[in-house]
Amino acid sequence: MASAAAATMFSSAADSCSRRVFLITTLQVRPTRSSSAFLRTSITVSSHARTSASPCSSSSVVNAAMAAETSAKVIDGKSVAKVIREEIATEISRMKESTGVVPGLAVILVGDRKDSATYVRNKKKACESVGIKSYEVCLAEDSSEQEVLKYISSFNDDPSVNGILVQLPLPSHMNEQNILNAVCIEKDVDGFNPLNIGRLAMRDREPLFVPCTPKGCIELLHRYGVSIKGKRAVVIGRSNIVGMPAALLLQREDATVSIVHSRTKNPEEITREADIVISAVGQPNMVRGSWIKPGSVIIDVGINPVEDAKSPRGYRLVGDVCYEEASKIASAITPVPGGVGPMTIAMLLSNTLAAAKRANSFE
Ligand SMILES: Nc1nc(=O)c2c([nH]1)NC[C@@H]1CN(c3ccc(C(=O)N[C@@H](CCC(=O)O)C(=O)O)cc3)C=[N+]21
Repeated sequence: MASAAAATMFSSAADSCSRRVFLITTLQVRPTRSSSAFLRTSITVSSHARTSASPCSSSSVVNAAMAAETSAKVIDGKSVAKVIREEIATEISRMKESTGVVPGLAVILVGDRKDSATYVRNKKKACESVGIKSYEVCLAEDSSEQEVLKYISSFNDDPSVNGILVQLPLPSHMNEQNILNAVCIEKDVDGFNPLNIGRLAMRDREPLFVPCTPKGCIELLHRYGVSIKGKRAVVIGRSNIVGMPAALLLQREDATVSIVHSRTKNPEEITREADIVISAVGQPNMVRGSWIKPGSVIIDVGINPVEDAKSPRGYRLVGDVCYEEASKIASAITPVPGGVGPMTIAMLLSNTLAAAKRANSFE
């Protein structure tokens, strides 16, 4: 989504705030196979009036009408991701004992973006923590596309590598499509190969891999017992890596799905109809309390740095959703950080394990 366009498109809606007085909502849930710690028979929100200023206001106008106390259940992605890593570690030891093989993940990083270097470092640490062997290639910003393709080709041929991840974004002189197409689909643990996405979109077809971030969002809903079938879901954002596959996944789970994007005329109105919202636009605090239906479940994919002189880094991370407002209205919400981010990495490990099991015919 073009950020400037999106910001303009959404700004008028984002400035308005509405009054919340008292609400109690119960969400239908169903039991899931694992993590009873995260299982809830109902997610209930109850709040009462209190006057406070919204920290999400972009203007200096204080939203004195904004009321109620924080009460939504926090969907703790960091804890769920830890549980999943433990499950994966157990599976990997079982696989190692029986086959003598451990999964391998190759990461290709091009250029010297600080955020990309951090993500790659975190992925490497996560691999080590579960027993996945990680291989890393770091190339200079001015490397050629051919060079990247050469590494992909050698990882494609290397049986000790089960998953290949090319860190995005790539430098602008490279053709992202050419590069992502080169990863063989059996090792496409990011799920970005068009063949995987195509299968995701079709009924009765199974992709080999589902993109990690959307998969992490759905996994959070499952593990918190949020039922998806028959629900109205709104995905905000239509990127290839999050918004679009998230919408496809929700549809596969029998939700009725709308996609809101930078050209949508009435994003606030459409979002307010949703029982489940997945927001992936990269605009800090764009989704305000007034966009949210009481009792809905909010999955906030945005990880946006905003200036903060009080933070040691000089910035802090906020989501696409104004947490302070939304948490007074929704029944459950993911925080940023500690929500979807850690789940993305857990799903990458899960995809890599699945790739290794498939390659070694281990069940
Ligand atoms: N080929 C490819 N695959 C990706 O999956 C991919 C990528 N390229 N490029 C960049 C984005 C971004 N991404 C994140 C993963 C975890 C956190 C994460 O764990 N964040 C922490 C915050 C960490 C902090 O405090 O800085 C959290 O939300 O709690 C964030 C961002 C994967 N990406």
